[in-house]
Amino acid sequence: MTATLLPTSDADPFGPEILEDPLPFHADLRDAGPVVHLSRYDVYAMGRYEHVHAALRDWQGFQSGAGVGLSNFRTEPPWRPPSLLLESDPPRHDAPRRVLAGILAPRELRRLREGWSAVADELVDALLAAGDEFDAVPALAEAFPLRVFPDAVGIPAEGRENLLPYGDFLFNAFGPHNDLVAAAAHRAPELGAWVNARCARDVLAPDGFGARIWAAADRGEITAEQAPLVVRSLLSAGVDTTVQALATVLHALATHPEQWRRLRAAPQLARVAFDEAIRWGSPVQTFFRTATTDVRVGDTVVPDGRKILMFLASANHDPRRWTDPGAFDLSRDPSGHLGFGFGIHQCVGQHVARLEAECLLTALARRVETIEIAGPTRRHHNNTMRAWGSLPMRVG
Ligand code: HEM
Ligand SMILES: O=C(O)c1ccc(-c2ccccn2)cc1
Repeated sequence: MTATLLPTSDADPFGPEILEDPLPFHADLRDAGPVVHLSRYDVYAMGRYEHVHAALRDWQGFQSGAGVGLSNFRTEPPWRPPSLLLESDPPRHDAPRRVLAGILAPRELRRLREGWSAVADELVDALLAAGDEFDAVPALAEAFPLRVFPDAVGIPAEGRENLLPYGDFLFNAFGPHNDLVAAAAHRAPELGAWVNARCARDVLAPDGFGARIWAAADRGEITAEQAPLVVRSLLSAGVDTTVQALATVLHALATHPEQWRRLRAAPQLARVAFDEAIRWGSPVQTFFRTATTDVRVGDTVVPDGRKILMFLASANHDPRRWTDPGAFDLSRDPSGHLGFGFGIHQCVGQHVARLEAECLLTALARRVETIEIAGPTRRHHNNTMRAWGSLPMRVG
């Protein structure tokens, strides 16, 4: 067999230049080959749809149990007790996943639709009553999830402002210990303690997702020790992600007037618009797996124990898989995008996120004729998420 040279790069995908605009790096990564060695972190990167998709399917070869960040739990202690879903492999992963998938299933969410729509309508009406210009990040992308999701989980009202900084730290911590992590590390213990305290049975409202997780423990589907960690999964993964996905779809619609007109003409396109925005903008950009043996990718063998960095955002723009990937187009079928991951760990909360998006986008599409960017936009850098810090918007 001919020994092929493994392409290597000294680029820093967690540095400010690439975090600000990752697209050129993604194109270089895809062009260089199926796997590229990133010398700066000594990890193996994948940018093409075919290989990211295959690695996500192959949970035996590419495990989550050693962590889905740069840190390798085989050699380093995790900063918090590992997630029973995200950072577990079968069989440990199976029961917690089954419990959460049951609680977050589309049919279970139907009871929330009317209330969430009413909150979205009120929020948009109040915003429009205050004027036609606002920053869509705090006013819509953050405000709506924070109005509906903590109540759906059933946590108490006070302290909810901790959820965003906790998520921001968590998603930074999947990357290297760079300035983004260092700047917030001092708050991690306090934020972690606040979140952990909200997973205890006695603080959770009787009819929320949290109480239903504890009820599953009462039925013996998971243990009482596992229940608080499964609640923690909701508080960890369920806020920052939807905030930034909503910001992404609002930015996409405000910068593509013809797509906004299509949505207004057919508000039932809200779900397609959301998934196409997640493909196009990929709020979750990357995460890792760990090789459980010498795994072959293309002509390369990734040695046992090494970390593989998967660029979901690059796979979602791979011209080998998508026609005109750079276009935000509601006539495209975005299914198969990797923005929610794929395989046994594929986002268990995706239906919650889609319901939030459907409620907010429908409320907006019914009330405003035009939306546009009304000033300089600003990115918020994070090691895992492609996030907006500010989206000045004008509605007409
Ligand atoms: C648009 C918003 C969201 C995006 C883009 C997103 C993205 C993702 C991705 C890419 C994964 C796969 C991680 C991996 O394979 O290692 C994932 C897993 C997960 N997500 Fe989401 N997520 C979103 C919203 C949510 C919400 C609202 C919840 C909770 C209600 C949630 C809970 C989870 C959990 C618990 C996992 C781990 C699943 C498992 O390992 O079996 N996510 N998410
Ligand atoms: O179970 C948890 O605590 C948890 C679950 C999922 C995530 C996550 C990680 C990368 C991309 C999207 N979501 C984080 C935390």
